[in-house]
Amino acid sequence: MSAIIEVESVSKRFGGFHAVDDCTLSVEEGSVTGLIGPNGAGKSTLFNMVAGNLAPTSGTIRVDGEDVTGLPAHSLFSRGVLRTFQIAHEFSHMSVTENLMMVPEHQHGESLFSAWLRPGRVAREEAEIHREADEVLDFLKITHLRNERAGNLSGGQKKLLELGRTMMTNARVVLLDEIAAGVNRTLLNDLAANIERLNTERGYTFFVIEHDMDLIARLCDPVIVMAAGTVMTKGHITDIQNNPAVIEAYFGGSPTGNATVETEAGDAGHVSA
Ligand SMILES: Nc1ncnc2c1ncn2[C@@H]1O[C@H](COP(=O)(O)OP(=O)(O)OP(=O)(O)O)[C@@H](O)[C@H]1O
Repeated sequence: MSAIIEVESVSKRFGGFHAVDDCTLSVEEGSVTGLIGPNGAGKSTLFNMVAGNLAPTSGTIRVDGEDVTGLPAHSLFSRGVLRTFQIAHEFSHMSVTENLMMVPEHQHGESLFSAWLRPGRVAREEAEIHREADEVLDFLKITHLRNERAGNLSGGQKKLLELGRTMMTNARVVLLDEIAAGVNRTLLNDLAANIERLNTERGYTFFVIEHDMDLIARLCDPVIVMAAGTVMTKGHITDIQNNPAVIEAYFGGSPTGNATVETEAGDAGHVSA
C-alpha cells in the first residue's frame, strides 16, 4: 500500500497556542485509519487542515505525493479528499433523494443560465444524477427513506445520508468525524457495515476520528494516537489499548477519569471512551 495522505511536520498555532505541534503521519491508500486521542489532542484541527478548511502554520500536506498544503477545501474535494457533509440547515426540508442529487449540482455550480441554454442536456444529466442517487440509496439499503424529509431523519439515518452524499462525488478518501455520536446501536452497525463495504467493494480510504472504541476496534487498522498536538503512536488497536503511555495520556488529561480506551470486549483495567 502507498500513502494517499502524508502529513509532514505540520503545526497549527492559534495565537501562542500549538493546537497541532510538529505532527507527522500518513494514511495508506485502501486503509481505514483511526485517529484517537484525549479531548483537545488536536484531532479536529488536523482534519481541518487535511480537508482544506484550515491552513497549517507550518509543515507540508501531500495527497498522492503532490503538495496540497493550504489549498482550499474545493481543491481537496476535486482530488477526492472530503469530509462527510453535515446536512446544511437549508437542505433539511428537502427529501433524502433531493439531498443526494444536490451534491453534484452544488459542487459543480450548475447555473440557471446553462439550464436555460441547454435544457435537453440538463434534463439528461438530471436523469443520470437521479439514477446515481437511486443506486446510492440501494447500496446503503435506505431506499425506503427516499421521500423522507432530511430534517425528519434520526441521527443515525442522517449519518447514512451524509455517507451517501460522499458517494455522489468522486470520493477517494473520506474523513469521518465522530459519526457514532448520538447514533443508536442498530444504525451504528448499519453505518459500520456500509463503511466496510465502501472500503472493500469501492476502494474508499477512510480516515476516522472517533471516541467510540468499539467502532474503532471494528473498523480501523491502523490506529493513530494523538496527544498534545502530536502523534504519540500508531499501530493495531490491541497494541494501542495495551500501551501504558496511551492509557496515561487519556487518564493524565482527564481529571474525571471518563476518557478511556476499552472496547466492549476489552480487558478489565483498560477503560472505555
Ligand atoms: N479556532 C481555534 N482557536 C483557538 N483554539 C482552538 C481553535 N480550534 C481549536 N483550538 C484548540 O486547539 C486544541 C485542539 O482542539 P481540537 O478540537 O483539534 O482537539 P480534538 O482532539 O479534536 O478534541 P475533541 O476530541 O474534544 O474534539 C484545543 O485546546 C482547542 O481548544
